[in-house]
Amino acid sequence: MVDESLQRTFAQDVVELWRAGLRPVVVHGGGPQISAMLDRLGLETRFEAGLRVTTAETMDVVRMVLSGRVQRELVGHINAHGPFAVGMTGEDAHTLTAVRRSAWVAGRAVDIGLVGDIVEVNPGMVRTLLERGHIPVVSPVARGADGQVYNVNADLAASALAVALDAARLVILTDVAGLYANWPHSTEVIEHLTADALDGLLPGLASGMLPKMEGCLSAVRGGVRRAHVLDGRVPHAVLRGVLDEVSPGTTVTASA
Ligand SMILES: Nc1ncnc2c1ncn2[C@@H]1O[C@H](COP(=O)(O)OP(=O)(O)O)[C@@H](O)[C@H]1O
Ligand SMILES: CC(=O)N[C@@H](CCC(=O)OP(=O)(O)O)C(=O)O
Repeated sequence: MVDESLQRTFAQDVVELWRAGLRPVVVHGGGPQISAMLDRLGLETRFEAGLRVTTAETMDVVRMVLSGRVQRELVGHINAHGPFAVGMTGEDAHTLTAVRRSAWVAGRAVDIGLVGDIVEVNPGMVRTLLERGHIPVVSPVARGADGQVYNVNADLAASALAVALDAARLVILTDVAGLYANWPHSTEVIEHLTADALDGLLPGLASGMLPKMEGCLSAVRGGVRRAHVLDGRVPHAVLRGVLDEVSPGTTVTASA
């Protein structure tokens, strides 16, 4: 979400949810901002199956842009409403532990460098912040048990954290109206999917949607009641998605 006014309405929504008695946790991305910075530095941007090919040099930029600039902006927007947000990274207090992963392209494992797959979540610090009335804002950077820093897709990090927190909902924002059936030939949104139906669709999904839908699937299979993919370009999408009886976009549940 690069648009400044959308970031502001997103921050407003998160605070509204908090005021309504919910306890939101924000996991942010920043892929476009990372790519823009890599470009300024003359470094290559390449994705495989929706995941950024991450060299040691790229990792430095990912960490700087996510845990620095993007997170600071988001924390600033939320804290315009009061002293709510506290920024942290998955590296802090061993919140996210990862192992190196490959990307699967045409049935083959492709080396994508320092990209992590989360194998352990320690939600203690996030819970402490929630208990103290704060809104944790987490960047998807993880550590390996070996001390290596890994770049984790934000949707997958949010899903793992939602499961570890026993969250009731996972809300993933994107730049389309939801999961389209038969994309790119149609823009008909699939409004509801069960976990099994989604499992069947996953192999046919194109890269951008893949981590989002993988994240929704593992969330509902891990006990999260509902996972939503919502259009982040629509002002107040988060508020409507969580508070309205029927959410816009695509909703995934464990069963019908
Ligand atoms: N089935 C699908 N339905 C909707 N969008 C899809 C689908 N398959 C691929 N996409 C693409 O995925 C993109 C969203 O992924 P991405 O750009 O990685 O999102 P973000 O930057 O929001 O994390 C959409 O803009 C669209 O181009
Ligand atoms: C491994 C991997 O791809 N990590 C992502 C992390 C940020 C992210 O997920 O940002 P969006 O939500 O904006 O896509 C990246 O480097 O772009």
